[in-house]
Amino acid sequence: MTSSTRGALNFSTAECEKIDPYIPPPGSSQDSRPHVTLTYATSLDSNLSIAPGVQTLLSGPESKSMTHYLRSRHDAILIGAGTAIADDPSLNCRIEGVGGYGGDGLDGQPRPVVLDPNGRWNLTDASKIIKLAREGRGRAPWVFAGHSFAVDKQRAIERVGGKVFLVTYTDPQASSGRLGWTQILSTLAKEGIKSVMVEGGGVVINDLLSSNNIQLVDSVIITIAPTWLGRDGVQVCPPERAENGQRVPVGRLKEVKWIPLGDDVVLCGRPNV
Ligand SMILES: NC(=O)C1=CN([C@@H]2O[C@H](COP(=O)(O)OP(=O)(O)OC[C@H]3O[C@@H](n4cnc5c(N)ncnc54)[C@H](O)[C@@H]3O)[C@@H](O)[C@H]2O)C=CC1
Ligand SMILES: Nc1nc(O)c(N)c(N[C@@H]2O[C@H](COP(=O)(O)O)[C@@H](O)[C@H]2O)n1
Repeated sequence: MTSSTRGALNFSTAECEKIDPYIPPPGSSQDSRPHVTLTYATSLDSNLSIAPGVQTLLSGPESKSMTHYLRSRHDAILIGAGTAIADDPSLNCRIEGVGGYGGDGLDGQPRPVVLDPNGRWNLTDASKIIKLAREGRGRAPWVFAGHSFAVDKQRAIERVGGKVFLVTYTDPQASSGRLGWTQILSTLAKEGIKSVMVEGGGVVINDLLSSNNIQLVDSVIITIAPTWLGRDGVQVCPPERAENGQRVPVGRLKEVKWIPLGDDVVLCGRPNV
């Protein structure tokens, strides 16, 4: 294993202590829905990537290490199909001492959860998530899929111990091919998930930050990298809001903390709803 796939925790105990109030304490009790931490890396012009479908490195080594610390402290990590397709991500925790990387079993490894209601994710036995699960270096993925989800993909997931949730739309947004977040989160809670970090991408984040859903977000941890990506990027910019015909701010954070990490700054807060 190379050092780039297995790292020490690259930020200090003092920095962990600054982040800890925004993540659920270990052993927190089961609720009707998991604790939701929305976390992503963004450019100065609020882009997640330089263009749709293109993976873009934004986090420096220190803030990437912080992300792996977050992964070790959540039961699940959730992304949309667009991210799964663009990034072929690992979605495991790759720090010393965490299960599969020197720790016991899969202790500290989050469950990858992918929203793929339209069966777009080109998943095979060679996908990183499947390989890592086979090798005991990450948990097997759970996928929220539609009834036309391909049988070979379902088998690839189940062979490594993962699960497919065949879902029907119960949300007024059904025509947009989306599931309601209450339904997604209550399904995860029923499966014993107490905390989930939502990593992206653009559709998922903008949907969660919309006024319909923001009350489901418990905390926000955003890495801001000192770079601009330009107008063709995948942007975080939730839908506008109006009250009595007037434009009002979409939202604001409270209990805000800024933590410099290497060249980046990490912004922590809670939605003020
Ligand atoms: N900088 C960062 O931290 C991150 C960057 N990214 C980047 O973001 C880009 C991908 O973003 P997007 O194209 O916006 O795709 P996305 O990852 O948000 O996926 C969108 C798809 O997910 C599914 N989906 C989303 N919400 C759903 C819901 N409520 N119910 C059911 N299905 C739902 C749908 O199939 C939808 O088309 C990539 O370029 C990736 O590299 C992704 C994650 C983090
Ligand atoms: N924290 C962070 N910084 C960046 O610069 C990123 N591009 C991302 N992307 C997210 O991380 C996933 C990749 O994870 P693996 O390293 O493959 O485990 C990617 O899919 C995005 O969710 N994150």
